[in-house]
Amino acid sequence: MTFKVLISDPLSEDGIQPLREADNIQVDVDTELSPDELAEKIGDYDALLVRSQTKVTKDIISKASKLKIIGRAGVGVDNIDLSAATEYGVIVVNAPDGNTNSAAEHTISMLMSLSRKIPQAFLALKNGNWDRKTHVGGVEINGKTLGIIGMGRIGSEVAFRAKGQRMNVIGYDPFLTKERADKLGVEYGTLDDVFTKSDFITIHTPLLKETKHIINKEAFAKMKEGVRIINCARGGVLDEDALYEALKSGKVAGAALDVYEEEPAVDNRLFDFPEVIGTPHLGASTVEAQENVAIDVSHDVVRYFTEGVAKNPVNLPSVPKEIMSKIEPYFYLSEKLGTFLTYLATDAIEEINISYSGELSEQEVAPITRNTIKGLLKRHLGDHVNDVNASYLAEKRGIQVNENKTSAVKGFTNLLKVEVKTKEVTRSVAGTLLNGLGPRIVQVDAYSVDLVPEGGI
Ligand SMILES: NC(=O)C1=CN([C@@H]2O[C@H](COP(=O)(O)OP(=O)(O)OC[C@H]3O[C@@H](n4cnc5c(N)ncnc54)[C@H](O)[C@@H]3O)[C@@H](O)[C@H]2O)C=CC1
Ligand SMILES: O=C(O)C(=O)COP(=O)(O)O
Repeated sequence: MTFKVLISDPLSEDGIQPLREADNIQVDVDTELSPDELAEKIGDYDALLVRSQTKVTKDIISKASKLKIIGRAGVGVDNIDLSAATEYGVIVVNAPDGNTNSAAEHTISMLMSLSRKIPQAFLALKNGNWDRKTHVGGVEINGKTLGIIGMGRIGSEVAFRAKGQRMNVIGYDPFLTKERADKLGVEYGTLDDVFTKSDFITIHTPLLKETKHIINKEAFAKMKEGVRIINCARGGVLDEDALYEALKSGKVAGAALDVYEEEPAVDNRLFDFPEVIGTPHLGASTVEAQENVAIDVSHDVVRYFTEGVAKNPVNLPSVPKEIMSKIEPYFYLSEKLGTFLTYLATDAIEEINISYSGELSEQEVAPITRNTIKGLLKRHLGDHVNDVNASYLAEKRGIQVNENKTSAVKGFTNLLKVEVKTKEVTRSVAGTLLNGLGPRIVQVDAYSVDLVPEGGI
């Protein structure tokens, strides 16, 4: 079988070599597709690879009948409708590590360009003005306080580099511990500390419901007079209308923007202020970052097609290899138990109770639960039920799923019991993996049996 991959944003040619070299993968590159053309074409493809430009909407996903995986060659996945991908059983993977350095370096470049008005001065020079008056009033960053909102991969690298410029750094992140802040040499602050104490503020969070407009009118009101703002994360984390007002009032002395609420940002009114500098979403656009992210995402697509697992899934928890090797043998059994139950309980399922006993109780069992649900739903919902959407589809149907673990088990080293409740009946089956003999169904309701689970639906 040949898997067809469509690349709809410019990706590094060197980076996509793992895809080109794979035997069973055909790669098509078309970076000029309109949304309508993409929607028309996508039905032919098993994988779609994008950067931030392609908007992978629900409409596109709903037309992608063969699509199994969406690869984001970069970090932010806000251009992909993740709920739609999950609903349609499409796994989304990203490349979280490959562009960290480039994004951090871009942020520091913006910080320094902003503080010394370098882009404005060069523009004047290019226009024939040897102007040493207008562009005075730059400030040193030495000894100034840089507030960082979002101390993940990029935020931490920015902190490290800013310390090298002799800045004081204060960081806020709900996952930042005092110990980690100490280790990074960063003051451990609240969001308000960042707003009130900083001379420069840079943001490095993803765009989420909670981070939308995290820098807003109220935040500007708390900041120091003459604060400078840098946004190399996502348009939308910063309220551009509020920034406009803060620049107009003089509260904000300057802003450096790489990302915008609307991209391409060709008509952005913030550029009317001479204190605003900008780049067209270039944070990750280096040779190194582009090669890294394309390699990472290509490897993940190949891995998913060949081994059925991905290293960097966004809409499915990733399970470490060592754990996977222990639980994978139960996937077949759990799916069969689920399907078997659909013949015993034929009306609408309201509740699924899955008990993990013996050695199994010590394992990470969520993937086994997903396979069980898959087995239960597949017979009626069809082959589009998979690991990605099984739990989602159960929840959508109002089916309650409970997991229960107990170390005690009689007669077996491990036992997986699945009980379903409908309005009419409560039925259960249990199975085990017998050493050397493979999977067995050993109990149906209260009766002991010994059945080899075989056959399809
Ligand atoms: N301009 C560009 O070209 C690029 C932009 N980015 C953007 O940068 C973002 C961050 O990237 P990474 O550092 O790699 O991600 P990351 O996941 O390592 O870090 C994000 C951090 O934000 C924190 N966070 C979440 N909600 C928060 C809140 N309400 N307040 C404070 N912190 C919060 C998280 O706890 C996490 O530590 C990406 O999501 C992407 O949108 C990333 C790469 C390039
Ligand atoms: O990785 C990210 O989140 C980025 O914003 C980079 O975007 P790009 O791949 O350059 O369109």
